[in-house]
Amino acid sequence: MAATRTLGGYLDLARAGNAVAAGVLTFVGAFVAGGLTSAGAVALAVVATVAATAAGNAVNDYFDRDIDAVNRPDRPIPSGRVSARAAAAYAAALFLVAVVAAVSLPPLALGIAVANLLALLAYTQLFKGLPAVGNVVVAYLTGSTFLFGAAAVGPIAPPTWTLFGLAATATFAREVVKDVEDVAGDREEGLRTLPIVVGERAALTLATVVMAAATVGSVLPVVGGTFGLAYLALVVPADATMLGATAWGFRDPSTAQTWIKRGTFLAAAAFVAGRAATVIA
Ligand SMILES: CC(C)=CCC/C(C)=C/CC/C(C)=C/CC/C(C)=C/COC[C@H](O)COP(=O)(O)O
Ligand SMILES: CC(C)=CCC/C(C)=C/CC/C(C)=C/CC/C(C)=C/COP(=O)(O)OP(=O)(O)O
Ligand SMILES: [Mg+2]
Repeated sequence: MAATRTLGGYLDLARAGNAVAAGVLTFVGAFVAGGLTSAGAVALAVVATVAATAAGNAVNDYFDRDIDAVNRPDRPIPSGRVSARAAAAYAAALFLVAVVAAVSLPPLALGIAVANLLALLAYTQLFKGLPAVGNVVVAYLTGSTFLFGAAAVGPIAPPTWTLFGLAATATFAREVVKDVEDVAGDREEGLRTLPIVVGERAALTLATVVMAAATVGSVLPVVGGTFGLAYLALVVPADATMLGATAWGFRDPSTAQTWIKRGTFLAAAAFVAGRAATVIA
């Protein structure tokens, strides 16, 4: 029983679902770039992303352990399932796996990986407490998974930049809603997040406008000929979920951010379906 609780603690520290999803985005980035013939490079890129995302989540919880004791007492470290020392060692091991996986990739991909690993290490200490800056960093990191996958197999082409932009803007909006949800603990810790600086309603209005722009932009892969009907069939409900949930944030930011996440995962599935349909067609 204790072993299961501890294993669950390590999986929760890594936010394994997020890490795997980030790996899927990296795969899509390589897939859109037409690079699946470089299976070894794609595999290394996916492993690097999964490990780096897991490491970033674990190190975030390590640095956030005092805030999470207020905001998220159920998370692995404040709940006692994993000690802070063990969490730090776990994050270090995951960062090492990411570096080993990325080191043999092409220079641009390696450059993205190094930049991202540094950003993940610096996130909580340097960026999180600055209004909107932390949100932009997480948005960039999430969108960069597409760039990383494409860079692992060749040059980065315009369709990949579109996917980067969509993922980054939608993630920025969700991060703002998450900050509204975390206002209590963040204020107690003296963090100057966007809702604390400009007010919750202004922050939620910005998040809704940004998410609306992302959902309008989601037709660009069809306009540009990258994806077709298979993509539209999934991205339209994903857009409705993400935008509707963001607007719901004015009533209940916690439920809102959970549903935005579900919408982004459906959007990621739209990217996979859209690219797969071009292969099958
Ligand atoms: C309009 C449109 C089509 C947008 C595209 C949206 C899209 C595909 C976004 C990517 C979402 C995704 C599957 C990200 C991978 C997982 C990840 C790295 C998320 C970033 O997580 C940071 C967050 O703060 C972690 O908190 P939580 O999720 O609550 O554990
Ligand atoms: C492509 C490569 C090599 C790496 C990409 C790495 C990725 C995808 C990172 C995605 C974003 C991420 C996982 C950031 C880690 C830090 C994090 C969880 C930020 C959000 O944390 P908080 O602002 O504290 O919010 P919560 O802890 O309440 O979720
Ligand atoms: Mg945190």
